[in-house]
Amino acid sequence: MFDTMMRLFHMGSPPTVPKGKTTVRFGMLGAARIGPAGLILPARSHAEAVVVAVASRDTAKVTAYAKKHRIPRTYDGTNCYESLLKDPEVDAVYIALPNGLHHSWALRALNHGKHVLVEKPMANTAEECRELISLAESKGLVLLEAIHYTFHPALQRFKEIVASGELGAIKRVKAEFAVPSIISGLFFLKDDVRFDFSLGGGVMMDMGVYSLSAIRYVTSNNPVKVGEATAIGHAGDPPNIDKSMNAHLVLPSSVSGDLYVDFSMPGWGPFGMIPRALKTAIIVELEEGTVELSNFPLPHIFNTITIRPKVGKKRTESVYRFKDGRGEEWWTTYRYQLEAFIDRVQGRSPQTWPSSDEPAIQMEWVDEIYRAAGMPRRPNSVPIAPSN
Ligand SMILES: NC(=O)C1=CN([C@@H]2O[C@H](COP(=O)(O)OP(=O)(O)OC[C@H]3O[C@@H](n4cnc5c(N)ncnc54)[C@H](OP(=O)(O)O)[C@@H]3O)[C@@H](O)[C@H]2O)C=CC1
Ligand SMILES: O=C1OC[C@@H](O)[C@H](O)[C@H]1O
Repeated sequence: MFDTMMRLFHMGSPPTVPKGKTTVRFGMLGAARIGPAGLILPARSHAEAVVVAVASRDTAKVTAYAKKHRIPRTYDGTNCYESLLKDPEVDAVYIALPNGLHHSWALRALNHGKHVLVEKPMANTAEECRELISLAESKGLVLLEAIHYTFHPALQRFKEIVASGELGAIKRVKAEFAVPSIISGLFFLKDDVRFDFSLGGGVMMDMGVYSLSAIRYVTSNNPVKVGEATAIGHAGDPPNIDKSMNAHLVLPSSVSGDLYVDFSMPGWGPFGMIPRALKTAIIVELEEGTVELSNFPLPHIFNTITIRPKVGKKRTESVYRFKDGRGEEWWTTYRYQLEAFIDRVQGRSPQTWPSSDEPAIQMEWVDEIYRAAGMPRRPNSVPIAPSN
């Protein structure tokens, strides 16, 4: 209990370490809600990372954001993102804008010679991802899609147990990420960018990319096809926005993949009045038992890997550091991700790193799921106006 309290304390208030000579200087496009967790706090405890600038269209907002998070330089107004990209004292940018703006601004940032950490999904379409990937490669720049949870040691350990052969071959993987309706309002705004089709909204583009990538990650395989998919529209009914998605995937060797994601999971029982619990588990059924990882999207808060053999005793593990000692118990998924990003920028080998075409393959399957559900794929990303 004490250990958990200390972990949570350090996560929210990480130590600020002195910065070295070769520090990577980050600029942030957008004073985003995810900014503190996604980069600002992780950078504090990294000796080679510092956030030096933030750009927001809104002057008052960026002033308050920079003050609160101790960011020395701000850019504001219509051309703020472009101005930040022109800053010669920015080496890397964190793009935490609505999905439909990721591609345009990542392209612009790479063309300005900046390394890019871009929020998930990398872009609205697979073609856009491919364009960014090849541009980054041609320029020798680091480009990373922030599928942060895969950098956490609990995921590696989970996959290691599944792949060990102890329980035989995989038969089915279920990955769920669903928020009960009674607490949806805590996570999502009324006019949230997630509910805007033109900005790449929809639950499959949001929480869906976690569950889909989890199925692909744990099986080390891509689907062969989408068996079926069902999308349910948002209660407020913005056109083409999936509030929830259920998809059945067929993987090689007849392995099933089942994905369920929901922005606002209804209750059950009389009039749906009994709330459901938050669903955030990956469950793998194998020939000789099951292995489950609880809380897979945010395993740093807590995680339990439960191994249930058909014969023999159930056992559990919780993992917060790599076996080789890398990391700290209190590092978040975002802190592990930053460690890998900086290693890559500095020319070192990160503990783990996705294959370069990963975001494009992922987006091809997002599109397939939308197609199977009878919904349009997301539109191409929003172009940047010339004045920007
Ligand atoms: N890795 C993770 O755990 C998480 C990742 N995300 C991802 O991060 C991204 C941002 O999400 P979140 O932080 O919730 O988003 P916010 O609602 O906080 O919006 C992010 C920023 O987008 C900017 N923006 C630019 N153009 C528009 C526009 N047309 N409409 C609205 N906002 C605009 C705003 O910047 P400005 O300051 O200039 O106004 C705003 O600060 C998404 O891609 C999401 O998928 C989100 C949550 C968790
Ligand atoms: O990345 C994310 O993680 C947490 C979710 O609640 C959120 O919608 C998503 O953008």
